[in-house]
Parts: sequence; C-alpha cells; structure tokens
Amino acid sequence: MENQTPQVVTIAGSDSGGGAGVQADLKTFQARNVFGTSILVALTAQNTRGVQESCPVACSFVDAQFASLDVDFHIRAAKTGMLFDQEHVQTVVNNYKKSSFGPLVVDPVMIAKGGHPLLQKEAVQTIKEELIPQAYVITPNLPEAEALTKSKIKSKKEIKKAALSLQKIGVKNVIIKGGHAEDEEATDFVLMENETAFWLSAPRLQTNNTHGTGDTFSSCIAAELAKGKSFKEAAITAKSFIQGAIEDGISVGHGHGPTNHWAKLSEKITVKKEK
Ligand SMILES: Nc1ncnc2c1ncn2[C@@H]1O[C@H](COP(=O)(O)OP(=O)(O)O)[C@@H](O)[C@H]1O
Ligand SMILES: Cc1ncc(COP(=O)(O)OP(=O)(O)O)c(N)n1
Repeated sequence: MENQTPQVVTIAGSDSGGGAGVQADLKTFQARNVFGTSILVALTAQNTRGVQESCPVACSFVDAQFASLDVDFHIRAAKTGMLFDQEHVQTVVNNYKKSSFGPLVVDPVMIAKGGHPLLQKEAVQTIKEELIPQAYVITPNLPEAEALTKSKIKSKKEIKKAALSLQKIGVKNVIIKGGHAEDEEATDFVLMENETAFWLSAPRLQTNNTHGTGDTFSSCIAAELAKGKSFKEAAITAKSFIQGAIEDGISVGHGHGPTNHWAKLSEKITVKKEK
C-alpha cells in the first residue's frame, strides 16, 4: 500500500457552479497530484451570483459513501466543508471515527460569501463539541472563528486569543484565515503545538474572483498532508497555492468568480514567526 498514489477525501457539499465545495476540492487535489475522492453531504444550486437552493443528502447515504471508500481506498488525509446541520455533522463524526482516513482538516464552513447559510446555526455547537476534537487542524475564517469562540475578533491580539481558545477544545493546529479583514496583506495566523505560531501573508488582491478560496486553501492542506508533508509545509504550500489561484485569475460567470486551480504556486508569500 505504501507505493500507492496518495489518496485523499473531501467530505462536503456540491457547488453546481464549480468554484467552491467538493468541486473546488477535487480540482485542488488534481492540481496537487493526489487522487481525490468525495463524500457528498449536501447539494447546492449555486453559481457565481450566489446560492439559489440547498438540500442535504440522506444520512444513510453519507454512511454508504464512507463505507464504499473505506473498504477499498487507502485514504491518507480527509477534509470537511459544508456539513448542513447537526444531524449531518454527527453522522460525519461517527463515520470518521470508524474509518482509517488519516489526519482530518476541518474547514468549519458556515455562510457563503453572498450570505446564504451553509450550516444551520444550532450545528455550530456540534462542530465544537464533536467534530473539532477529531480534527488535526481547523481553518476558520474570521466570522467562523468569532462564531466558534463567541467573541469579537478585531486585532492581532484577539486573533491569537481566539486561536488558543479553539486549540483548547482539543485540536493540535489552528489557522485563522484573514481573507475577510481589510489589511493591505491577506494574513493568516497559524498556531501549532507548544504555542509555536507564525503569520502567513501575501499581498491582498483586488478582485471579485475569490469564490471558494477557503475550500481551496483547506483542500490543499489535506493534499499535502496525504503526501506526507509536515503541517507547517502544508500550510505554506496552501497559502502559495491560493495566492497563485487568485493572482492568475480566470473569467467565468457574471458574479463573484472562482479561482484558477491550474495556476502556479505564488512566490509572494511571507512567513513571520510569532514571538
Ligand atoms: N483578496 C485576497 N487576496 C489574497 N488572498 C486572499 C484574498 N481573499 C482571501 N485570501 C486568502 O484566501 C484564503 C482563504 O481565506 P478566506 O477568504 O478568509 O476564507 P473563506 O473562503 O473560508 O471565507 C486565506 O489564505 C486568505 O488569506
Ligand atoms: C457547497 C459549498 N461549500 C462551501 C462554500 C463556501 O466556500 P468558501 O470557500 O467559503 O467560498 P465563498 O462561498 O465564501 O465564496 C460554498 N459556497 N459552497
């Protein structure tokens, strides 16, 4: 099994428009040379203008997808995205615990950029109590970190405080993404074990094409972990990948466009150690 191609799974929702969700994850896996598989938890009727409708997949069918993959593939890393509601979060947790899917990257997707809810509010607590303790890394954006910590996050100090409080729930690594801030640089805070931490920055690009940035970032981390890279290496590659994918933009649709998953890694990344 050791000489098999690295295999990875996304456990998430479908974006019919192809820019976010499972579609963005599979494109990222392909671009990073790992074999991508998927477990669909929800479906969205979505395009670059927003989400028009969404619905869950039956929990018994989520179970069936986990079982199909687990008996055949040697999955070395997994990621979660849109999980819809409490019942689906719990179904994913129960199945993940029984599986041998390797380290879990949790992207606690809550609301699409256009405002459509992708997770029912009551499920935030289930993510905290049940899913995060299973995770190897969680990658909330700023509003998601605020919802999970029930606090306002406006300064670097508050970002660090929020990351530490998320780590205390029982996850080794936390990345709070700064896409929703307004600084000149798009800066993400990375907290690892033993309070080791660093800031990952890149120039903030003035573009409408940022649909699916969070999914692309977290699935790239899962892809790198599946190849055996360290967590720090995986986080830096994911930042270079998403920066390249935004920089080398593509033009599709009429609204908030997707990123370019076949772009090269960007070299405009800086890594600054937190003292
Ligand atoms: N305009 C931008 N320019 C450069 N990087 C960005 C921009 N918007 C988001 N990013 C980066 O994309 C990644 C995803 O962040 P974010 O957009 O906050 O996630 P989400 O899609 O979950 O809301 C992060 O590394 C963030 O810094
Ligand atoms: C099916 C599905 N999953 C996740 C998202 C959210 O993706 P994200 O990377 O946060 O991008 P935006 O929606 O914020 O552009 C989604 N939209 N659909």
